Amino acid sequence: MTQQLTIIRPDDWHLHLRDGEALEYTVPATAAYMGRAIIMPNLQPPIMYARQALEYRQRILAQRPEGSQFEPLMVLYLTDRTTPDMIHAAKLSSNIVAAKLYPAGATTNSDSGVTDLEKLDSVLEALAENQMPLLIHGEVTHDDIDVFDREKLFIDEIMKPTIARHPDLKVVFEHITTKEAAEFVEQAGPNVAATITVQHLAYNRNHMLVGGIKPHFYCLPILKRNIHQQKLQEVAISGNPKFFLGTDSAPHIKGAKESACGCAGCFSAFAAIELYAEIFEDLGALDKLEGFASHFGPDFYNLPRNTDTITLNKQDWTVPSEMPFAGDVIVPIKAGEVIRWTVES
Ligand SMILES: NC(=O)N[C@@H](CC(=O)O)C(=O)O
Ligand SMILES: [Zn+2]
Ligand SMILES: [Zn+2]
Repeated sequence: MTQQLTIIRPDDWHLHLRDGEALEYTVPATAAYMGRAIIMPNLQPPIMYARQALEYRQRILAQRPEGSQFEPLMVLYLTDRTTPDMIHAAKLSSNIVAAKLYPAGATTNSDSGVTDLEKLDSVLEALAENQMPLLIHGEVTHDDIDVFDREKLFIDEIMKPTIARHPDLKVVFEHITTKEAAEFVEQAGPNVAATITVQHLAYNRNHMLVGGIKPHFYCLPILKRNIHQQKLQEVAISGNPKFFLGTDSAPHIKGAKESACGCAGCFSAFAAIELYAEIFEDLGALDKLEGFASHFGPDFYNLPRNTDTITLNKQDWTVPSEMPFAGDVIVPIKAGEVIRWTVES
């Protein structure tokens, strides 16, 4: 049995750091060993302009631990009012690397999101021209569509026509949760990739709903049935470079999750690579972790791979049942449970 694993330093290609006081907690958690992270722009108000992204980046850098080389990669939030010029302006900074599509109403802080993607064709052209990937929260939002079907229907309704209209555009189908999304990405051209979270690999909807409703498993897109979980596991360990690590670590304070109307999002950044290592180990595919965590993301984004390494040791530790967070507390993923891997510091 493998007791130690050394891999090229990983990056997180989908991360929510939040803002203000939260940065004091979220930035060190990810900067502990991630080289870079794609920073999601769904703040209140959203990060729409290059200037806002660069100011937000400074607030993040201010919380970087002493000596840390962690690089936040910034993303613009697309709205109905985004213009091609706003994309060209972002391209002038090498620190802004992508744009994010939140269909209006799909998820946390998506109220300012896009209502009709076809109206943004000139913006998508500007992204393609600048080789900036479009990152997509892929769920339809009509009231009459079942929450478990929203990702699957997005593929035919929005994803395929968008890619057909913009064949040169790079697209990341973020946090995929279904067999249909995984198969779609497998079959699509080389410009289409996907991120996969810890929770969608480790859990299915039974974990959330059997034996009582467990709000800390609630995230969007929502956990699906086990056949979907199995397909995600299959592609994550396949060595196919279209699938790479994106935690979607999305902290909400305990009271906002344990509520009559609980927020969507799981906090996993504090043990991201350890959790992926457990899953890959259980699937007999530890040798595939490095590609997924450290190679395929930078390759897709046309960025250099990290060159230094991190080492994971087989060593149990127990996740606290709560963690302090911005004057409040947060209940992390695997609260109170044992994790089998520890990152050497
Ligand atoms: N994934 C989630 O459940 N929540 C994310 C938003 C998102 O990534 O959709 C958040 O910002 O809280
Ligand atoms: Zn999302
Ligand atoms: Zn997210």
